[in-house]
Amino acid sequence: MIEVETQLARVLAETRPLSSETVPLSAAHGRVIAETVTSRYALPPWTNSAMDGYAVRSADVATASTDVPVTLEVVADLPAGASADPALSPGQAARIMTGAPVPADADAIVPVEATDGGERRVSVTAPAAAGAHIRSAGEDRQPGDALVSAGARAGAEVLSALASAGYGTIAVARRPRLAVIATGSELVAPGEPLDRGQIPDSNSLLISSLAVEHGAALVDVVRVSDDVDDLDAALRRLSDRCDVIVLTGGVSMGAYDPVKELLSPGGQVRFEKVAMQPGKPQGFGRLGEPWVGTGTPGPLVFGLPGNPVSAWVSFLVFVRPCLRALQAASLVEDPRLSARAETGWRTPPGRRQYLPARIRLTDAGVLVAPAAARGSGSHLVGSLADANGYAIVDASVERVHEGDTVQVVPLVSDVGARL
Ligand SMILES: Nc1nc2c(c(=O)[nH]1)N[C@H]1C(S)=C(S)[C@@H](COP(=O)(O)OP(=O)(O)OC[C@H]3O[C@@H](n4cnc5c(N)ncnc54)[C@H](O)[C@@H]3O)O[C@H]1N2
Ligand code: MOO
Repeated sequence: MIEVETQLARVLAETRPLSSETVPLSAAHGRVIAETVTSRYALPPWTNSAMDGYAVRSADVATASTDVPVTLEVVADLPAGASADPALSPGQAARIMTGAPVPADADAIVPVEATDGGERRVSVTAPAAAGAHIRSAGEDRQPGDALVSAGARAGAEVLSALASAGYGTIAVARRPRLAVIATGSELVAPGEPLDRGQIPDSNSLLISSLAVEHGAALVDVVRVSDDVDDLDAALRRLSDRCDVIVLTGGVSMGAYDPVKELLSPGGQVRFEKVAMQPGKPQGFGRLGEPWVGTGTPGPLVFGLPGNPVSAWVSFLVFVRPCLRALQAASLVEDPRLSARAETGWRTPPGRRQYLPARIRLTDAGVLVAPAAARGSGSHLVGSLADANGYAIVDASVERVHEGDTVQVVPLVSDVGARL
């Protein structure tokens, strides 16, 4: 058996970043930014008012109070968007709205609440220090200042910063083109009645949905029987259109495991036993001839175990980092949190456990419990509905006890990720 880190290192060593493409910001949500971006504008672009009120010379209102107000002549009206820069002599003010550029002759804003709101003449009832309620041009970013680093995820906040800094389009990594092939003669389409021995194909939806959540463009999702020729035909049809093909099932020791039977012999895809539970049998490699033309780099291929929880864990531990690395994301592996076990559970001997878990953020800290009442089991697909992450327990641990500290990884879709 090999360690998880060894298998992941093999995957990442074979993963080369894809090219980039320029898209409108409105199409960039969740994509990985492919260039380091500096601000084109000063932020804010103009010195502007933070309040609805009056732009004044602070010296004019230094003595203003409710008992002895100061009256100023209002010589201009500046709504947001106004481009005027009216001259203000001593004793004069301009009515101004939040966001409007501050006249060069003014050095303070008096909020409307500290006035009588007059339109031709205004009575000011409080002083305003120089600089009061003024937002200076460039106080957030100067033109040329760093804004977003290559590899960052274009979340909502990043998009708003880019728009404000003068960008209408942005270079992002091309989406990895990905196909899912679920193998197994027992599989039927979701919702179809089951004959004895059949099961609904849940892995197709599981893997394709996760892939989309992590930035992939789906090329196809297909189901093939345990006939090697069916799988071969699917691979021939898909290989030159994909960057990644994810297969599920047929990677273990079974007599009808077509994935291993077809892909093992040429050595392009290596099948390993990885010291993890679930997810022990793993296939990974790069397809070449006869599935792609001579000299063409073929797609990366993952042969994930068919058990649904095994496929889920395998995607998160191996395929997800690969998709991120293809997009040259700065975050490839998820950060782990420490959590306190709300209850104890069994762990497998000699293999690191990846347990579907319910993670709760509480006032008392991060808590974790198994998603399945029975704890670990690679077939417990119903329990995935209750999982919002997984716990990682070292191979040397024989049992987790209530109150123990364990590592957890909450589920985060990359489309919404902030890390
Ligand atoms: N003699 C041994 N048997 C097994 C070993 C072993 O080391 N020696 N390893 C076990 C482990 S661990 C795993 S994990 C599984 C992996 O099996 P395969 O990848 O070959 O998968 P299948 O046999 O095709 O299916 C396993 C299981 O999962 C169900 N399945 C498959 N595809 C889907 C799908 N698309 N949707 C829902 N469920 C699916 C399938 O019906 C089986 O129940 O091997 C163990 N055996
Ligand atoms: O390694 Mo398997 O995924 O335990 O059932």
